[in-house]
Order: sequence, then C-alpha cells, then structure tokens
Amino acid sequence: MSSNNRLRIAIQKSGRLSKDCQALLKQLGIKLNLREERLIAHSTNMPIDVLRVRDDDIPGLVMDGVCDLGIVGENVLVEAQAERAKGGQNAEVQKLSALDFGYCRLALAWPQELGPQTQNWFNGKRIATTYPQILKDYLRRANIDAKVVVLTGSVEVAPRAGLADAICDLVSTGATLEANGLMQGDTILESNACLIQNTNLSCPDKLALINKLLPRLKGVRQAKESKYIMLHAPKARLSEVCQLLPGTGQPTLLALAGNDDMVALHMVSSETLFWETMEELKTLGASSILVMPIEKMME
Ligand SMILES: Nc1ncnc2c1ncn2[C@@H]1O[C@H](COP(=O)(O)OP(=O)(O)OP(=O)(O)O)[C@@H](O)[C@H]1O
Ligand SMILES: O=P(O)(O)OC[C@H]1O[C@H](OP(=O)(O)OP(=O)(O)O)[C@H](O)[C@@H]1O
Ligand SMILES: [Mg+2]
Repeated sequence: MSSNNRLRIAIQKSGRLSKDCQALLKQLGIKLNLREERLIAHSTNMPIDVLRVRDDDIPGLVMDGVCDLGIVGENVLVEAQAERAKGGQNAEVQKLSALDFGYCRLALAWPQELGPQTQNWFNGKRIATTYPQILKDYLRRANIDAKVVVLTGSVEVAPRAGLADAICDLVSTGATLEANGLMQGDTILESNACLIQNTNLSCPDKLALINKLLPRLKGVRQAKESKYIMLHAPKARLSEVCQLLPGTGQPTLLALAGNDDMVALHMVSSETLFWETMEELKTLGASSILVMPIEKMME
C-alpha cells in the first residue's frame, strides 16, 4: 500500500469517546504514535492513519470519502444524515458495528417544579437542543407543534436562562438533569458509539485491511463478555455442576493428582459467574472456583 493509500480512520480528538476509541484501536493491534496536539496520527505497524477531529465532523468526513472509517455516536450520525439529506447532499454510510461504549439517550426534559407532563404540554412551547433534525422528526411523528431552539452547548441551562421552556439533550446517568432541576421525559433516541465506513470504498488493499480488523473487533467484544472458569468438582456431581455453568461449550476435565474423587474443570463461558451460582456450585461440593478475564479470542 502506498503512503497516500493508507486506511484513514476518524475519531474524536477530545471528549467522551476519545479514550475508548484509542483503547479500541490499541486492542485491535493498531500501534499509534499519538501526540496531543497532532491532527493525524500514523500507525507504526499498519498502513493506517488516524484523524482526530470534532465528533460533529466525523459523519461528513466518512460520507465524503475523506476518511474511510469513523467512530461516532449514533446521535451525531443520525442528526448529520438528516441534515445532509435535507440539503440534498449524500448522506450514506455503511454501519459496520455498534460498539460497547458511549451509551447515552436523547431525551426530553423540563423544569422539575412543573411536575409530570404529557406530550400535549409541548404544543406552543420552545425546546432547546443540539439535535434539531432528530427532534423535529420526533415532533412531526408525535404531532406536536413546538418551536425548536438550536444551541450547540450548555443546553441544560436553557430553561433557567429563559431561552426555552424545555430541552432535548443527551442523558447518561441523569446527573446533569438533576443538577439543573430538570425532570426527564420521553427518550427520543438511544445511542452507542458505532463504527462506520464510506459506502464507495473500493480500494482492494483497504477493504482487505478492514476485513482483517473486523474479526479482531468481534474477538475483542467476545473476550470482554466471556470469562475463563476454573474449578474443582466432585466426579459424582459433575453433570449438576455443568448444568449451573453458563454457555454451551464442552468443559475440559483434568485429573487431580492424588485425588480420585475430584476433577479440575476448565471452560470458557459466554458470561460471568454470579455470586449466587458460585454459592450453588460450592453447595454441590465444588471448590477453588476461579473466574478470570480473557484478553483476546479467536474462534
Ligand atoms: N454522558 C455521556 N455518557 C456517555 N456517552 C456520552 C455522554 N454524553 C455524550 N456521549 C456520547 O459521546 C459523544 C461525544 O460527547 P462529547 O460531550 O465529548 O461531545 P462534544 O462536546 O460535542 O465534543 P466535540 O468537541 O468533539 O464536538 C456524544 O455525541 C455521545 O454519542
Ligand atoms: O446524564 P449525565 O451522566 O449527566 O450525562 C449527560 C451530559 O453528558 C454530556 O455532556 P458532557 O459531560 O460530555 O459535557 P459537554 O456538554 O461539555 O460536552 C451531555 O451533553 C450531557 O450534558
Ligand atoms: Mg461535538
């Protein structure tokens, strides 16, 4: 691959998704020379360049083919797609995978002192948001006639500042709403970070590299969800012990030196073992129960 033929991946420079994006690229085996102030980071072991930009710019960079891949919140992606479609611009991207970070929801909220409200209350009201297209789409579908006020930051202070009657903003723990005396209403969109690809990408080398990275991504996700379980179990209760273990894989059984009544059991489980299950295993006579994290997996 020539130097101008390197796979370009856009990620958020600094914000909620940056650390997770960098960690993910590292887990995929992409070594990066990241310097705080640099826009582009070149990989030292793969033909990959990482562009670090504002998250709002990522969908457009991928749609226009400036970058081949991007990691962005679905909230930003859906808003950008609606905005570009409205302007008659190309709004297509291929969504390769949802990622397990950046979970948040776009929800309506209003001053707590007003108490619970129905959808009808929003008629004639002003709603502040950074996501006007998603909000307008929701209002249209819900048949609500409200005015949308666009703010690019500090949306949560809009009602107190007299700029709006309600807001439509991102919520994760709810702490920001609480700190600003706001009550949460309907969720308009649930969002995770996701990996997107330019739909017109045709360079065989780049496509081959993506096809190498995708199984790694799957492996990283599976590894996070899986555990390696080791325990000693009485031979006589083996089938009952196995029934308690999550996952469908066959366990490995090993003899224990100097003990004919017990065997060592090893298995990869698709989920963790809860304390309750460990206590039940103990009741069946199992001992030395270990639940260990897995770093990487390949089937
Ligand atoms: N509280 C949260 N918890 C988890 N994920 C969140 C949270 N808030 C936002 N996100 C997700 O992270 C993305 C980036 O959030 P952030 O607040 O860093 O954006 P920003 O201020 O617009 O950054 P930028 O400077 O890149 O434009 C959001 O678009 C959303 O997908
Ligand atoms: O429900 P919570 O857990 O409080 O999270 C929600 C807040 O998180 C995000 O802002 P962020 O903290 O990233 O700062 P920003 O608004 O300056 O981007 C979002 O815009 C909300 O304000
Ligand atoms: Mg932004």
